[in-house]
Amino acid sequence: MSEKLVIGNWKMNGRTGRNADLLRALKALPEVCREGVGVAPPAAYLGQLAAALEGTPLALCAQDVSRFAGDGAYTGEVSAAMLADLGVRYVLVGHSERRQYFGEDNAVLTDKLEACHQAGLIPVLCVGETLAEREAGAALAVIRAQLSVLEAYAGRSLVVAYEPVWAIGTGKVAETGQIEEIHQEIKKWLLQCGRGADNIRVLYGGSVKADNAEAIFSVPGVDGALVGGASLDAETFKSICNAA
Ligand SMILES: O=C[C@H](O)COP(=O)(O)O
Repeated sequence: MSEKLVIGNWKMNGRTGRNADLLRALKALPEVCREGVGVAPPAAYLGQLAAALEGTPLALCAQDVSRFAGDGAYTGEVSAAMLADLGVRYVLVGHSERRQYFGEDNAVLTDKLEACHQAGLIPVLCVGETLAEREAGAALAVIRAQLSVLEAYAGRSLVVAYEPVWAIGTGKVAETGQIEEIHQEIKKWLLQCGRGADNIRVLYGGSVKADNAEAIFSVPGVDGALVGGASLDAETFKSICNAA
């Protein structure tokens, strides 16, 4: 598998001044400002980061994309073509917080994946079970159902991120055995649906921190990380990127 990929998801955090300070720090860190690392700001700040990251190897990423392609009367939406116009490379699709708060289901995500494909963007399909689903023994079934959206995805460029919902923002990182089981199952599923040779990286997300990153990256089948809170601090994010 190619080098590990680390993406910092800023979620709904940032202000122009604070962003400039954080970006200045990140660009000065060779462990961060390199191929294989990206940052995803809120859509409001994509223009600021596009300008700041221009000419650097640090990838500009987006946290979401409209399901609607092209231009038109879709108030509030940001299209894949607009993201591509800004130089975005990776786009989070189906993050659990969007599934939870905005009701994103496989029908919506099918459109988002196609929009990414048409615009030449690399989707990062986020999958993961809730605590209730895990405790009910349904984790694998839930993840397979979430992965099934890929059956209609015409693109070959793809990243998958496994984020157990119960580990997001809780400080309760999944055990290495749990991570390995799911990552291996995801790779098995990709192989079974003819995508095994596509060099698809499977990232782990869910309370990745400086003190657990090395152990997580050493788990077989983990090809990187999708980092939330810890990506908002330059030194912490540097430690995570350095462990990759
Ligand atoms: O996109 C990032 C994931 O939701 C993980 O967030 P977290 O690192 O704050 O737990």
